[in-house]
Amino acid sequence: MKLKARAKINLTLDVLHKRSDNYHEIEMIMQLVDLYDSLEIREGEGIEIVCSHPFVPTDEGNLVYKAAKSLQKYTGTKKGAKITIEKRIPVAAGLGGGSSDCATTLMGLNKFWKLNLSLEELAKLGKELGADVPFFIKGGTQLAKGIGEDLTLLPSLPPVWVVLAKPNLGVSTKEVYLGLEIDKITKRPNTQAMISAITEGNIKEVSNNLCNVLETVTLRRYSTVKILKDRITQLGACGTLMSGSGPTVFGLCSTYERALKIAKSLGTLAEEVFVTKTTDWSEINETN
Ligand SMILES: C[C@](O)(CO)[C@H](O)COP(=O)(O)OP(=O)(O)OC[C@H]1O[C@@H](n2ccc(N)nc2=O)[C@H](O)[C@@H]1O
Ligand SMILES: Nc1ncnc2c1ncn2[C@@H]1O[C@H](COP(=O)(O)OP(=O)(O)OP(=O)(O)O)[C@@H](O)[C@H]1O
Repeated sequence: MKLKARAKINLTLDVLHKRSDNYHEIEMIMQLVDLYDSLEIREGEGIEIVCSHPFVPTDEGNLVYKAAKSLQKYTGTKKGAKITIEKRIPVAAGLGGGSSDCATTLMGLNKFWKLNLSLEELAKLGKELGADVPFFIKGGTQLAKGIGEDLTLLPSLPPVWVVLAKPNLGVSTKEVYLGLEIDKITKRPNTQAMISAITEGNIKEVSNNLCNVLETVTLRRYSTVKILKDRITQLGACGTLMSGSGPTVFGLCSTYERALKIAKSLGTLAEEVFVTKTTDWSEINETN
């Protein structure tokens, strides 16, 4: 079984307060994009992970391994699997790559092992493995509250071109949340305005309402991210924002030509650049 595990961007991200469990109560709008890791599930003894990316573990630290183990524990199945991950989504980049691999594995093995769990059950198991995981069970465009698990599906955004640019640094999500001074945030997203813009399919208004409070931490710590963001704006993107905890910055573009021009003009500012599109693909996508 071959599967696509797509990345996400955050169109808005607001942090409301710190919780007693050390997580933060957030309100954000997440959007699936068409950049993906490829997963292949084959029959196997136990759980075996194959991945050649230097920063991705193949032991119990891998979120794909954790997903498989969690399903075995929950259902009691003794079945095994060999899962090969071909990484394309940059790692520790704010694009939710590991979370998407995790969610896709939950959905894939549910079929492969004929477990018949509901999407709600899969999302519940996913939440224990990472706050972003439940989003990837349904994908599309969603409002996320709580720690990210309380989801409301929004109308799909009309497909819009996206330039994703990751500078040569990795960012720890935990460190970014730890560095946030909530009482000093001056600019917060207008989530309702963003929902209206999405509902109307008004990309100009979507672009005007892009806002992520975690930029206050990452852009201050890493000037490259700020320079990259300003450059993408100068080059003519309709709107730009840092995704998640960063350091990836995205630019929304009205044409493919503009997106490509921006991608080709970033030079050494970005280590990895992709031109992709927003997508509302919401089902498990088997390519085989
Ligand atoms: C930044 C985002 O990617 C935006 O989509 C998410 O909020 C982070 O989601 P994630 O990487 O799946 O998060 P997890 O792997 O569950 O948590 C990583 C760390 O981020 C912090 N964390 C995460 C989510 C949240 N609502 N509050 C937090 O404080 C916690 O310190 C946690 O230890
Ligand atoms: N399948 C996986 N793919 C990528 N990273 C993984 C995977 N499994 C475990 N990891 C570990 O998780 C860490 C974070 O990876 P990931 O790429 O998901 O971060 P991220 O893009 O910042 O995610 P988010 O946007 O959810 O914060 C990596 O440093 C890596 O060691």
